[in-house]
Amino acid sequence: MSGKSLLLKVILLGDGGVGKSSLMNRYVTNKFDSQAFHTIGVEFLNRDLEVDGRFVTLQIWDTAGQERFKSLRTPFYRGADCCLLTFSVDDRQSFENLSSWQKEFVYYADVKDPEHFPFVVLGNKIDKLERQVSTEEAQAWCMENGNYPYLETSAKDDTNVAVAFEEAVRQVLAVEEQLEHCMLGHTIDLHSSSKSGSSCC
Ligand SMILES: Nc1nc2c(ncn2[C@@H]2O[C@H](COP(=O)(O)OP(=O)(O)OP(=O)(O)O)[C@@H](O)[C@H]2O)c(=O)[nH]1
Ligand SMILES: [Mg+2]
Repeated sequence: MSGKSLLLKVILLGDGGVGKSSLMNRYVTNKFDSQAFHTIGVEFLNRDLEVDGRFVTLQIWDTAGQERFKSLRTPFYRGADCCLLTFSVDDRQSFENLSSWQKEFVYYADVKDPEHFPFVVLGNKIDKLERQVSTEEAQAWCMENGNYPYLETSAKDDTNVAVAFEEAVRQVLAVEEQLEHCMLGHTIDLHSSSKSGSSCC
């Protein structure tokens, strides 16, 4: 366990109106606004947390989902440690657009190894009674597109919101640990004549 705080940048992407700002505000300020305005460009808020003994400052970047704001949001994708792909369970189109959000992120963040990048998928507004996307369907999409964790949230009722951001941190830490493990493997490999230890990267 390290006492040093780690700064992690996570970015919320998804169609306009799915609840990205509401999720960030619920998590950081514990408030919910039923008349929230659309975001223009990007905004960010920080929250400190501890996950599995690691102290983390989470820098949450909330982006404008409306198409007309694309050029304002994309410059902020670079350097993100995790991407939260968000849709609303009562809006089928927002679910069908997840692939384009994923592609937009990979392109503008210039992700070198998309297969190993930590994405987390959030199905928000589960407090709503009329759903257009089932849990099973969303889970299937996550399995097929990179085995991403899937969480169902409600910013309104504060369901799974903290769990979702903690999962984002866990995903980043897991990738980091894997990299450290690989580097250690290579160090050992360099100092020994055996080729074992270079298998994970
Ligand atoms: N019932 C319900 N409404 C929600 C929930 N989350 C957000 N909303 C409402 O949905 C609307 C849109 O929420 P926002 O958080 O502004 O959506 P956004 O994804 O940030 O939208 P853009 O900024 O345009 O990209 C607002 O009226 C919110 O009050 C939720 O979990 N349940
Ligand atoms: Mg917003």
